[in-house]
Amino acid sequence: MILTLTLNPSLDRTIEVSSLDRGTVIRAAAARLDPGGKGVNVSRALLANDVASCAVVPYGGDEGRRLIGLLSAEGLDMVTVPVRGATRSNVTLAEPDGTITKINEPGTALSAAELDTIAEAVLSAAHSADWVVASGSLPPEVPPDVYARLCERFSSAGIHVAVDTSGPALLAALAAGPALVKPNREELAEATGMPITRMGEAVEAAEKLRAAGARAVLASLGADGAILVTDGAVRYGECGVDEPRSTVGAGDAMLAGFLAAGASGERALVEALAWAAAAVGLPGSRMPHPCDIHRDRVLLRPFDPSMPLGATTL
Ligand SMILES: Nc1ncnc2c1ncn2[C@@H]1O[C@H](COP(=O)(O)OP(=O)(O)O)[C@@H](O)[C@H]1O
Ligand SMILES: O=P(O)(O)OC[C@H]1O[C@](O)(COP(=O)(O)O)[C@@H](O)[C@@H]1O
Repeated sequence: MILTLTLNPSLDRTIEVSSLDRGTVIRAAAARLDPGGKGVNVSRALLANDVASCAVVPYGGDEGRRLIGLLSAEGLDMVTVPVRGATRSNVTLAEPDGTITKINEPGTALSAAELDTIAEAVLSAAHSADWVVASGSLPPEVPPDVYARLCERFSSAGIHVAVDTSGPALLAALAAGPALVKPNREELAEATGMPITRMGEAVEAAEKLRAAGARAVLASLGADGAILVTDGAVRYGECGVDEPRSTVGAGDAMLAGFLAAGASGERALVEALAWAAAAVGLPGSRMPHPCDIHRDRVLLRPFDPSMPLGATTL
């Protein structure tokens, strides 16, 4: 079983606009609402593919109740923790050429007592977990070492921990020795202070994260695919998408596919790339079902350090 923790979940509103003209009234062509947050999406993708998962989800206010309603309607196995502050809403503005602009709210602070209750919920749900996934940004005032402390606790109990976050929370988590981290290109650059313009730099940055404590690094590189850097091996692959619809949630689908396939080696990388590409072909942050996933489209290639990486995509 894969347990996910999302300290800062969201309602994800995707609004399709014909163009983005600042300072004008923009009439949207369409809009959709999805449940969101990184760990929540990992659990949704696992559920869609019949892989056992449970999501720990703090929620508050009308938005929080709506979130839980949407997740219940999907049939997600959850441990919900009521908190005082309202759950945030994140907005994606999607243009016809595939450009997306994301506005992520900070979320509302969690008190020390609320954090303790959430930690207890994670600890009691983790008894049957093989993996704990700590994913997404931290709400305001949450100590940056919160994922690091979880990581220490679970690693000593023999439960693998995967971390997908950014900024100080990622740096603190590295020092606690997570089994896996899943940075995107921006997070790799931010965590290492390196510009990432070529594949060789992405691998070098991933090795720095390993030197800082992560055992394996699955670094997602937008349309350029992903690298898996582990002890003694660098693997690279990509997967084309016929008609990209939305990259929101692609990284979460990638992490879910990787864990579902056993979290190591080529097979897990193929699965990760196939699930991520499938998510890119779906609107909003819809998670792929088996019928959306095409493993035969994944190409694993020898890694070429001089390969230039395309423009950063969100
Ligand atoms: N435009 C795209 N075309 C094909 N695959 C994509 C595209 N954008 C993202 N992906 C796939 O989704 C994965 C995750 O996307 P990325 O933007 O790197 O991460 P995140 O969603 O976490 O920011 C990529 O590694 C890649 O496999
Ligand atoms: O916690 P953060 O970093 O603000 O990200 C939250 C957002 O990321 C998502 O989980 C999507 O993540 P990815 O595009 O990285 O897979 C959205 O559902 C959510 O709105």
